[in-house]
Amino acid sequence: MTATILSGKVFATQFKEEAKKEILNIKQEYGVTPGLAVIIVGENPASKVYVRNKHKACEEIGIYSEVIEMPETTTKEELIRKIDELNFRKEIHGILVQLPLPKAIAQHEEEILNEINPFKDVDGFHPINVGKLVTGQEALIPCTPHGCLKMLEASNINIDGAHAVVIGRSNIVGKPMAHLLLSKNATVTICHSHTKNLKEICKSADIIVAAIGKPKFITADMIKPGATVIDVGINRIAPKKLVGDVDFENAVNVAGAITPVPGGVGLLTIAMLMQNTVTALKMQLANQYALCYNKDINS
Ligand SMILES: Nc1nc(=O)c2c([nH]1)NC[C@@H]1CN(c3ccc(C(=O)N[C@@H](CCC(=O)O)C(=O)O)cc3)C=[N+]21
Repeated sequence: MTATILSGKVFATQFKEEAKKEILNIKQEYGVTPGLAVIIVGENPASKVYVRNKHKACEEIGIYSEVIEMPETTTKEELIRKIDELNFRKEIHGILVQLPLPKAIAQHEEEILNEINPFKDVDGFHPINVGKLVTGQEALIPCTPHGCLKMLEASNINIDGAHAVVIGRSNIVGKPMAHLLLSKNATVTICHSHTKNLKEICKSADIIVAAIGKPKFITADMIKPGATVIDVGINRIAPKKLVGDVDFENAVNVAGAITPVPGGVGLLTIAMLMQNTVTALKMQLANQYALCYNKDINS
């Protein structure tokens, strides 16, 4: 028996289609086009590819997209000034600073990201959005875990009462993923590099989310037959060879459903960025506070 392959491409198309429809409605009702600004600092080649793909997705579904390229030598102050400028611009509803930042300013990442107006924080990394997610308030939710949750739901995979094991505790994937699953009534275990008995814990999981960053770390013997396996890993093991955190070739014979790499969760990340941009616009239309920056500048 081999697992159902959860195709990132199919779900990403569906999620982008949903966003596109909403954009048309909002345009008709309010005469507003959602706008996304992506800031890329420096020359990281992988980042450039991702940013280009984000721009293409925006064009495809009707989001105004601005890519702001800043040199490797950009200072923290210059980057913060650029963010402030975008915070004030009323045709920009979403702001994303592509990570990783160049080494020279990487230690200021927190301070830089905290400068983004939480209502425009389409990555969902701002502590205000993290706090809202944890307390169950309407929030902008990090794209990758948000996409994973939506895919599980769209695939009718049972989350309520399921044992979900999240491996990895990053602020970008592991922690928000655990909270999302908890909010859907899963029993959640978070594992990480200090976890003992990882194999046994994984083996008891109905849902595994692998966000470790080590190629083929999750092997078939760690998976309960029939379990759902979501692979968030993107490991480049050769110039053109991408593998996930899961040993897909063997895991596919044990799991009930599994995501491939490439062609899996990465594509959902971009689709959810599109949805988050629409959500950000809607929150700004509904919320006075979000727009007070613009009012200040216009009055
Ligand atoms: N502020 C910020 N927000 C991000 O969301 C963010 C970021 N920084 N920095 C880098 C990571 C990575 N990321 C991906 C997006 C799309 C794919 C994707 O489309 N992957 C395809 C193609 C992969 C390929 O061929 O290179 C796939 O998995 O099939 C992967 C990874 C967003 N990130």
